Amino acid sequence: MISTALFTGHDLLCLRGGRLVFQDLDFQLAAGGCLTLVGPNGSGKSTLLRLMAGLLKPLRGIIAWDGVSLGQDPEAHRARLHYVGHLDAVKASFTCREMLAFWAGLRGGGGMGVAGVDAALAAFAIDAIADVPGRFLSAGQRRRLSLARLVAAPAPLWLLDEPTVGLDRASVALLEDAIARHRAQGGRVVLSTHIDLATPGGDVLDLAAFTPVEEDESLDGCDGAEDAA
Ligand SMILES: Nc1ncnc2c1ncn2[C@@H]1O[C@H](COP(=O)(O)OP(=O)(O)OP(=O)(O)O)[C@@H](O)[C@H]1O
Repeated sequence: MISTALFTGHDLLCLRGGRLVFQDLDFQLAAGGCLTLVGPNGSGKSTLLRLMAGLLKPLRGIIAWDGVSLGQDPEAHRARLHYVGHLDAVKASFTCREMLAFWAGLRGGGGMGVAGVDAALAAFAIDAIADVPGRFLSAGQRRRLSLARLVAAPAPLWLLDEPTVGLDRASVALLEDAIARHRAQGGRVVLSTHIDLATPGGDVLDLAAFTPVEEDESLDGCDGAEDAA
């Protein structure tokens, strides 16, 4: 059954390094939804994704799943999401297949075993290099392998920070397909991008609209919790 839970953020204000990054920011994401974060360098796209992952805390405002704030049940939130950041975390000595099995295993019952690994290899067209160790992969192949874990171990919420970096056009299309299939099954996606990515029926959040015009001096020295991971 598709969950009717809403993933929401309300009145978010975030400081990093003592500087106000964004304020008065709201978002809402229902089952099958996709939110694309856009905005200039430094406008806070990665920061917002880290807030959504529970890796940072806002100085003000609440992020909640089905009305329950992330801070109230961080374990449950970690279990329901995939966060794909800028780093690939591909081990040099593991083959693509081994790496995917390892990631799927980390999710315990969430992984789909061999069938899930095979589906992931096919979804990102890495079947032909399934037995090649990480150390021999090109940048784009490493990125495709990192994204394939989304398929190997399903999770309701995908948080993707510039997932297309390093991908050729054909691989971008594979990512678009994977996102569409995930959404069709009731999954939710939030991603940041500097290129056009086809996410039919999705929403766009322009972070530039939440950038403070002037820094509020009164906030100096009261930073929000920094990276928890
Ligand atoms: N670890 C950190 N400590 C202090 N400030 C940080 C840290 N990481 C990012 N910032 C600052 O937070 C602001 C938002 O950065 P963020 O990486 O979220 O922007 P972005 O929109 O993702 O940028 P880009 O398009 O360049 O990836 C920037 O002013 C940046 O300097």
